[in-house]
Amino acid sequence: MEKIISLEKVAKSFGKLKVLKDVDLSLGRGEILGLLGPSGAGKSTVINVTLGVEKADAGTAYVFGEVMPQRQLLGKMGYMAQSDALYESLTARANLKFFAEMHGISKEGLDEEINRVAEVVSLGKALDQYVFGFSGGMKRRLSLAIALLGNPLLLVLDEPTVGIDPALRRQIWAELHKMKEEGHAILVTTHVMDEAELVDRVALLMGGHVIANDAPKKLEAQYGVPSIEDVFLKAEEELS
Ligand SMILES: Nc1ncnc2c1ncn2[C@@H]1O[C@H](COP(=O)(O)OP(=O)(O)OP(=O)(O)O)[C@@H](O)[C@H]1O
Repeated sequence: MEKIISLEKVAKSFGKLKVLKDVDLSLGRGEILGLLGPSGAGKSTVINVTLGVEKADAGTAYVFGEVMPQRQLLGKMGYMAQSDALYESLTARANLKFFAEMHGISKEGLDEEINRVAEVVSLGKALDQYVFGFSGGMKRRLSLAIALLGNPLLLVLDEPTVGIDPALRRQIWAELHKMKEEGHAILVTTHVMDEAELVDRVALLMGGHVIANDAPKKLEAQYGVPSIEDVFLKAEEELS
């Protein structure tokens, strides 16, 4: 399987706080990896090192075979942050146009591309509304639409479905599975444990390490429990 992300022995501290001690992680084409861990475990830090926003203190992060940070690669990744970085005084369409330009997506066919990503997140009707009037869920959906622009090979999503209602959440997961079938690589963090059942592989980040990394069903068998939520709780218990 072609590797898209490969973190090798990555360490990262903030002052005296050792957030990542020795993290190994990989993601291949056609795969959805769910990154799980308690609040503060370092999930966003893993994402930031992967994106090249933060530099690892030790170890190496490779994305598309290149050592990160590497600014030119940003255009090949779709990224959705935990907090929405949107221009409230612009319409949804203007936001999409702005980010498309920033990612170097060609103007040709851009209108169709904007309609496509807006449909995926059911925002088609709200495209010409100003973002300041959007609900939290609508903002999440717009952020996801921005990440989908240009159909990037690598998609990195930090808590993508927070504030999104169940029907749309299903629709979004169906889209992620479609993208996976088409060969995209998707790294997703989530607090919603039933979503963790929908990924190909769960990486459990605790105590600065990836302490488990396998298909959801295999992890459940390994821990002898019926759900990923129970795996999570048992792993936390064992670590404390
Ligand atoms: N730039 C930074 N400067 C200082 N400390 C930081 C910085 N970024 C993260 N941290 C600290 O590193 C730890 C891990 O943060 P991180 O956001 O990666 O965790 P997380 O697993 O994503 O948490 P959550 O699930 O709550 O979003 C936290 O204690 C956080 O305060």
